[in-house]
Amino acid sequence: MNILDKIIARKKEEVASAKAKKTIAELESSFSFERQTYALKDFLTDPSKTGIIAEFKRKSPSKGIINDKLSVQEVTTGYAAAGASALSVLTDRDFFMGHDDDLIAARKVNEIPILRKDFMIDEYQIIEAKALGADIVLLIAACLTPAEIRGFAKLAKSLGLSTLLEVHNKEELNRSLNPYLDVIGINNRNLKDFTVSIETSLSLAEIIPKEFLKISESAISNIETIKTLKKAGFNGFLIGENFMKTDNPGKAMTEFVKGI
Ligand SMILES: O=P(O)(O)OC[C@@H](O)[C@@H](O)c1c[nH]c2ccccc12
Repeated sequence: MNILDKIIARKKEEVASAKAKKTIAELESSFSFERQTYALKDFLTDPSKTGIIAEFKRKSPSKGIINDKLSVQEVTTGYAAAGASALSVLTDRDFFMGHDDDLIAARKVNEIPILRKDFMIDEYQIIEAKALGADIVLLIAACLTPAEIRGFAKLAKSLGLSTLLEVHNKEELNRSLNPYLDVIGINNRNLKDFTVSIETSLSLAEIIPKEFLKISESAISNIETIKTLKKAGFNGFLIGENFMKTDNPGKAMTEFVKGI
């Protein structure tokens, strides 16, 4: 079993127990269902922002503990002050040391879109994302069928949520596009074996249809890479570790974006 299979197997158990604890009707009665969500594409194309989706990530299966000392409030407000177009908050507990409460806490103190970074395998989690205060859900093509991607993206849209579709190769891209999507993320990290290459983004950029915005995800640690990706037409950049590994991620991002 590769790591992605392990995560998905565990996720199925978690979703079953979450459903047993809270009904969909209860989720829908939460305060967050009232709020006006922020659209990812609007913030990615806002010239006063950096295009960076900055991630709060304590730990990952590939790197182990990255930083478990800082609060989600201080990190995410630091990112927003540094010009983040959006925030990414991990809610997976077992593999990333994240928590639903991290998203709730980030929502209270930020006014930019927030991505619920998790492994979505059930419609329940999309509704839960809305209840937690998220604006964006991640759909990972490597662990979903085209029909699931379409159905989940349609549901997300009906809730006012943006969808970030994550692909890692041409085959995933070609089978997963549908009219409910507007932003495509190319993950430079292979979730099955953790190998990373920026080439993954560069080679797939050309075959993404023009109507979609493009984001490059993972393993971005220098400004030259951002410049190269921008030239290739990328509108956004998902960055976690490069900032999280420091004592002050917001400050690290402020320094980083000076070079853009
Ligand atoms: O920390 P990095 O290398 O900058 O990567 C951030 C982000 O792209 C990565 O955390 C990520 C991309 N896709 C995912 C899917 C699930 C969990 C995590 C991820």
